[in-house]
Amino acid sequence: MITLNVDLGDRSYPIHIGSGLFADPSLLAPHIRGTQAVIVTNETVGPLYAAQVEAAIGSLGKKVSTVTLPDGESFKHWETLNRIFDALLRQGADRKTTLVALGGGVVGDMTGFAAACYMRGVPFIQIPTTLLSQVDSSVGGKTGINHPLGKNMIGAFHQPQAVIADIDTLKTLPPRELAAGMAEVIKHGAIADADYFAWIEENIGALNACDPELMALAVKRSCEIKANVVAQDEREQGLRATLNFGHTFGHAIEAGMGYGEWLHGEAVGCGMVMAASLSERLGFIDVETRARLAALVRAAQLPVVAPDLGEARYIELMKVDKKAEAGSIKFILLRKLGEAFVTTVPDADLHATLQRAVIHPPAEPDVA
Ligand SMILES: NC(=O)c1ccc[n+]([C@@H]2O[C@H](COP(=O)([O-])OP(=O)(O)OC[C@H]3O[C@@H](n4cnc5c(N)ncnc54)[C@H](O)[C@@H]3O)[C@@H](O)[C@H]2O)c1
Ligand SMILES: O=C(O)C(=O)C[C@@H](O)[C@H](O)[C@H](O)COP(=O)(O)O
Ligand SMILES: [Zn+2]
Repeated sequence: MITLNVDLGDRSYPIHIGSGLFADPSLLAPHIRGTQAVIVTNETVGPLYAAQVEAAIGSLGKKVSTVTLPDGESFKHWETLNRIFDALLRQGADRKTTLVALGGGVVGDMTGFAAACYMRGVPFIQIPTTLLSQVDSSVGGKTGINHPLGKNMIGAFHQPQAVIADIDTLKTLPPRELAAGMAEVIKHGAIADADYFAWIEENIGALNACDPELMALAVKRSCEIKANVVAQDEREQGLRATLNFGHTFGHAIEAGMGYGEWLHGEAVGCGMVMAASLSERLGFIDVETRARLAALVRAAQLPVVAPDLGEARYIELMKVDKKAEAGSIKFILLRKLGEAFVTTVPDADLHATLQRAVIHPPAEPDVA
């Protein structure tokens, strides 16, 4: 097992990464406050893993119950969140009750938000079971739900007590979901570590095949990168926005297509190709760098041609992005592989990028 630390003063917490961890009582014990814990999971993950987590918490002498949510991005909204509150109140959960998020990013974001709100804040633990949630969403304390008009628009910063990332859970993950997680892995290399990016390029075949040793390395390096950014800028006053590379376009795709039609990682993969194209158009990166990124996204079995929502709709959706200020859309661009920055862009360049990506995509999409 490897343990990293997210350094946030008295709210610092460990990220445990390894095999055979998700139901290890010794990892849960230090972080379960009070006399009871409530596991929040969904109808896919619950039957696979909840009984073992319940048994582990029970062995600590704590009362434990499980709330099972419907599965999918389309359920990341108020009504589902309310089901968590209903269950907590019915169970007599108090201020020391610890919530345990058992699942992917959707369960993690909603459980974290429920923990931020219930009685104005209770502790929670992240047990991420998708690649995406292990490399990204379980770390950093962004929690929330979607609104029909915009992605993750209602939420709170609320850090977990601990993250327990068990690589074994990836064995049951469908290939499409594994690919979606690779988008955020590629993102971490692209924005922060050119050597990591090159390592992903070299090992993409084995990563696609979910080789356990390589997966553990990818989870570790991605969590190091994310933890380092979060420690410097927890509430996204500057640097943290670089973690949004590909998300200005990506969130527009998710909301515009209807949540769940494109997976978050798929939308981010395509969004990174669009952001790289914009970076090239503005002269920050060369054609080879843009092509390397697009080729890697494609090699990770992710889409590189954007859906045609229409230019006006893309712009309308992107204006709802949380980075936008006074209606002005901000993008994360690449200065080179391993270095990203936040900026506004001229309308004409955005127009040309959307035309290229959506309206008239090249026959060999952006990989040549
Ligand atoms: N908070 C953050 O910093 C952050 C970062 C990135 C993404 N996100 C959010 O995370 C969400 C995407 O997360 P995701 O990709 O994990 O999607 P997800 O939570 O929908 O999980 C993907 C699918 O895999 C299933 N699943 C989960 N674990 C499994 C396992 N071990 N075996 C079999 N099936 C399993 C789920 O039931 C679901 O059907 C989006 O809502 C996105 O906005 C948040
Ligand atoms: O942690 C962050 O900061 C990120 O931007 C990570 C993203 O991968 C993630 O999708 C996040 O939820 C997006 O944040 P948002 O503030 O744009 O909703
Ligand atoms: Zn993301």
